[in-house]
Amino acid sequence: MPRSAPSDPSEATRWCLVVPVKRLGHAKSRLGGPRVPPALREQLALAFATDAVSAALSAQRVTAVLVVTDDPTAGAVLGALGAIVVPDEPDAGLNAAFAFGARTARAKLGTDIGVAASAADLPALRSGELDIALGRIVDKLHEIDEGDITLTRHHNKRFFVPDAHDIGTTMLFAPPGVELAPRFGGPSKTAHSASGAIELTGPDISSLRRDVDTAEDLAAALLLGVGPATAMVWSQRDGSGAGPGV
Ligand SMILES: Nc1nc2c(ncn2[C@@H]2O[C@H](COP(=O)(O)OP(=O)(O)OP(=O)(O)O)[C@@H](O)[C@H]2O)c(=O)[nH]1
Ligand SMILES: C=C(OP(=O)(O)O)C(=O)O
Repeated sequence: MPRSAPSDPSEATRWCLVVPVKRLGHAKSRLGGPRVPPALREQLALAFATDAVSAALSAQRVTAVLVVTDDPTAGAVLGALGAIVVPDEPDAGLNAAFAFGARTARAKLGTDIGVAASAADLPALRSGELDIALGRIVDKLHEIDEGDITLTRHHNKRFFVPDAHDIGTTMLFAPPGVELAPRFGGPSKTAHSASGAIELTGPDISSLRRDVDTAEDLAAALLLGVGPATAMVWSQRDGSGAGPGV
């Protein structure tokens, strides 16, 4: 194979996507408001996770999706899709849930698996774009190993995708043998960059960046195109007392 040829999914790294899901009753509080009453907010939180997990399970490069949740409904729904579901044993916030999920994925699936930490609130996630990002990482790792890219002392072999606002992070990738060391929360783009992770971005992976925290984010995701679960909850929202528009 030529040194810089795009990687082939059949010979590349196996990946497990780790997706923490908060108890639905406490999730997506910033989405709440006149247009999104509590019952709808919970339905949307579950629908976002359903669409994100479904898209991830359809990606060619994804071997498994591991959901970390203490929510029985989310666990049942996402487990029925084919995700491995484990309880949030640390119960100590998002980064603890990610780190625990990464350890559990490698204990269950083998230490040679790459771990991709992903937010659950990605209703527009497209499997093809996730494959593009995972393929790009494998290509970059080849280039690093072959000396085509030289990492600065600051960098390590972790990769991250900043959110659509360019402030937070939606995904963090730790290839086989690399510790996840998640630094999600608040302005985590800067935190992940400062921790030596390499940024991945570009118009061909925009669905990975479109997380939904607020009504404005939801409007943007609807424009980009959400998955079937979110589309159904949103189209039937009048039954839950919400008005038109976001
Ligand atoms: N298992 C687990 N998941 C979490 C935890 N905190 C956040 N998450 C999940 O991590 C992702 C990103 O979290 P946020 O965007 O902060 O989501 P959120 O807390 O539901 O939203 P807000 O209430 O608006 O802050 C979402 O998929 C959440 O479900 C946690 O303590 N445990
Ligand atoms: C947790 C994060 O995001 P948010 O809470 O804004 O979804 C983050 O971007 O690190």
